[in-house]
Amino acid sequence: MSVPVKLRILAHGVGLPVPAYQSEEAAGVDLMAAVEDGEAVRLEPGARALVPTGVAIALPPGFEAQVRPRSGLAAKHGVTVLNTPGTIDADYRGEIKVILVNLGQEAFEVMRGARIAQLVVAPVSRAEIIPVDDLGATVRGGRGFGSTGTH
Ligand SMILES: O=c1ccn([C@H]2C[C@H](O)[C@@H](COP(=O)(O)OP(=O)(O)OP(=O)(O)O)O2)c(=O)[nH]1
Ligand SMILES: [Mg+2]
Repeated sequence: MSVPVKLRILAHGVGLPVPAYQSEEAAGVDLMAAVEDGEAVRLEPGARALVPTGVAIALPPGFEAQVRPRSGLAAKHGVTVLNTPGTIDADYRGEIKVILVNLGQEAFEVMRGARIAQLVVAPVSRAEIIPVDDLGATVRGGRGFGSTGTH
């Protein structure tokens, strides 16, 4: 097994457990809703909300964390992450927030401590930006957006 990337997590004193992998080979660490007791966020159908998680992280340079939906919430309630995958930059030190959207047909309550999304650490390739006058020819050229058909 490769050496794990060090993911430093700062809990903002909200009294929730530190996010953890839920199985031995889970790819994502579940993020919890750090809303106050009795102040659940109510998501009406079609509505979105920026939900606090109570945690901030520090990743080594060369990595990002992606905020991804949980399949259970999507399948059972139509609730997903609007900007999936959300990008947490290695130099971001603010609180991680999750932009949830309710695409279901019923209102959904986001309760304190509910596991609402998952964080996946991924390597980042940074490009050297090279302005040019000519990109060079390819067989595809500018064809796209279904140009090869569907079957
Ligand atoms: O789902 C998300 C996405 C982003 N962020 C935080 C971490 C990230 O490093 C920062 C900026 O995110 P992004 O670059 O996607 O947003 P932006 O609209 O481009 O904001 P900025 O101008 O601050 O980069 O916001 C979250 O907490 N949750
Ligand atoms: Mg940005």
